[in-house]
Amino acid sequence: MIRCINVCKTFDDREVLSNIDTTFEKGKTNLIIGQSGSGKTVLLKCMVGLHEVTSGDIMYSETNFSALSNKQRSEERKKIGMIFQGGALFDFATVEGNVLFPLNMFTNMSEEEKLDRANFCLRRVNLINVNHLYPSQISGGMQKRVAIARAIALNPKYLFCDEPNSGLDPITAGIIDNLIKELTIEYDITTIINTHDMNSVMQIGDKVMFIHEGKKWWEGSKDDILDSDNPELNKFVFASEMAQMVKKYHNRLKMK
Ligand SMILES: Nc1ncnc2c1ncn2[C@@H]1O[C@H](COP(=O)(O)OP(=O)(O)OP(=O)(O)O)[C@@H](O)[C@H]1O
Repeated sequence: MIRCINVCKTFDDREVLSNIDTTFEKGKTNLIIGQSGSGKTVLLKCMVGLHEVTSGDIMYSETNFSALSNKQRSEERKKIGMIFQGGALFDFATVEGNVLFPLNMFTNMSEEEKLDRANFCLRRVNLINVNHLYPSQISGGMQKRVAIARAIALNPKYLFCDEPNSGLDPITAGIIDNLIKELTIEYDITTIINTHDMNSVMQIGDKVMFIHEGKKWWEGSKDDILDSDNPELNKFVFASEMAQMVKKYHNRLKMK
């Protein structure tokens, strides 16, 4: 479980996060949604210590991350798997090399143990026979799988994903979403996903927090969204014609 307690972040007197107070549950896929520039990435970066919060606290279970020394934070970060926007694979390394990277950096495992672990993670994300290919030689969907395999290599307790299915077609995006959800349940981890993708929200949004202009505007489950009367949330969620049709259909069913 991760708690954000009244988290504020200011850059040069401009407040981009204002009193974000929320809890992300273990074993659940927690989604953060909001318009571009609303503060989702800054919040994720605050949670992993890439930005210092201006005020407030980030609690990892009972540990106050904001109060830790740099050395203690490095230890805590080993429990976090990250899938960065765009995947952020190392182009110079093979698929296997990418997954080996955190194992080489943060463990004392033998070469054989590291290879076993990397292969286990690659198999878990259904990547077979691609170990020696480079990221440029595999599809976007496969690259995301490599990023996921790398993120789970150290057996994380927390998984952070910044737009994990951006740039993917809806079917591949759905497969990636389901994979993240399966891993969340299988390893009982706390997963936090930044996304604009309403399909992801409807598919895996155990808990959804909507940020607008740096403030928590709404939170609930994917099932609550269709019944929400929050105007800003509705403007965001039902921006597309397709989503408006779903809402109308849902309302019609409710009236019957
Ligand atoms: N290092 C920084 N210095 C100053 N301002 C920043 C910095 N990083 C982000 N911001 C500002 O903080 C605000 C929130 O940015 P953020 O990247 O969190 O948005 P976002 O919701 O993740 O957007 P997107 O969905 O497009 O990724 C933006 O106005 C951005 O310009």
